[in-house]
Amino acid sequence: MSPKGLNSRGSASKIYNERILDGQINEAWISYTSSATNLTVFFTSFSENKTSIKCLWHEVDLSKYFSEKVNFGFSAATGRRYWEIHTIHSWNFSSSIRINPLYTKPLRPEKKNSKQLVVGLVLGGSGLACILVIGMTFLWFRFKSEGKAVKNEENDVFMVHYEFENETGPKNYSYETLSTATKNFAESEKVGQGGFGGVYKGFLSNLDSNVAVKRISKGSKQGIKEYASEVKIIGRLRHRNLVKLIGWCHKEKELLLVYEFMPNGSLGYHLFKDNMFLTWMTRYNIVRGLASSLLNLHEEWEQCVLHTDI
Ligand SMILES: Nc1ncnc2c1ncn2[C@@H]1O[C@H](COP(=O)(O)OP(=O)(O)OP(=O)(O)O)[C@@H](O)[C@H]1O
Repeated sequence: MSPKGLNSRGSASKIYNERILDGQINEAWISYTSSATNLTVFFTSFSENKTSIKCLWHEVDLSKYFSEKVNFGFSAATGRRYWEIHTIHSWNFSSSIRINPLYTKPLRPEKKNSKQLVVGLVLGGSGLACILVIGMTFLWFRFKSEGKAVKNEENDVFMVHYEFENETGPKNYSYETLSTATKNFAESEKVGQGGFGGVYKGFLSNLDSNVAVKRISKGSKQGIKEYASEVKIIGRLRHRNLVKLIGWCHKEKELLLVYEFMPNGSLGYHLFKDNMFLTWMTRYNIVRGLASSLLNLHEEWEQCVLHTDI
């Protein structure tokens, strides 16, 4: 509790002029009447070997200065001119205070505060709970719809699986077969990198020939769709200038496409390689070949296929 003093300076100030330097014991009574807001101090002093009682009083509303509960103590000062020792021999305190409604005033804001605190906590708590519920619901729906999307893509792939089971087109290879063929997708066997993943050279003993295995990146959602359509549509295409799709594999999240191997690499390699000289006749034949295969894709096949990435 921080100490407080009451300074009644101004019209209420009174100076006590009696000497207390004779080594005699003085007595004092301090009383305060809250109803009359009267602070009175009685003090015994000595003059001509006679005890006299002096009285000081002051009208003051202490409730304005002190809170409901206060601690009492003593402090004294002698001023600069005297070296004195003052001793308190005994003291007593009594109070007849009854809690006046006025005194409870300061408590009201506290009650209000605690009420506000409770209301705030309830509102804040329920707000937080609402946000949590909405957030969880949102996450749950998102999770469900993402799960559905992935399932739909998986279904596409399984549809492909089903459609090709009885056809004479691309074969379904096991992952182990393709992994063995490419030496477990060794870097040394990698012949190129496309938009959807790496391409590896492999050897398939049942065909007794080299193949190119395109490994679709695991993280590529677009790759799964591409894979499904590539197997579905391109698997049926036949043209001398189109690389033949000879197999495929789908295991969990691994997607693999098996093509006939082009030992001379890509057309881009031959067109843009340094110091590569292509005669006009070669270039003319390349353009003719391209046009022929595009015509086949766009108009001659039972289903129109647009390449869009030449
Ligand atoms: N059948 C193949 N035989 C030999 N090399 C191939 C074969 N297919 C692809 N490659 C090599 O792998 C590289 C990447 O081929 P891929 O088809 O994946 O990518 P791309 O040509 O950029 O096509 P996309 O943009 O559709 O991914 C080619 O540039 C080529 O060097």
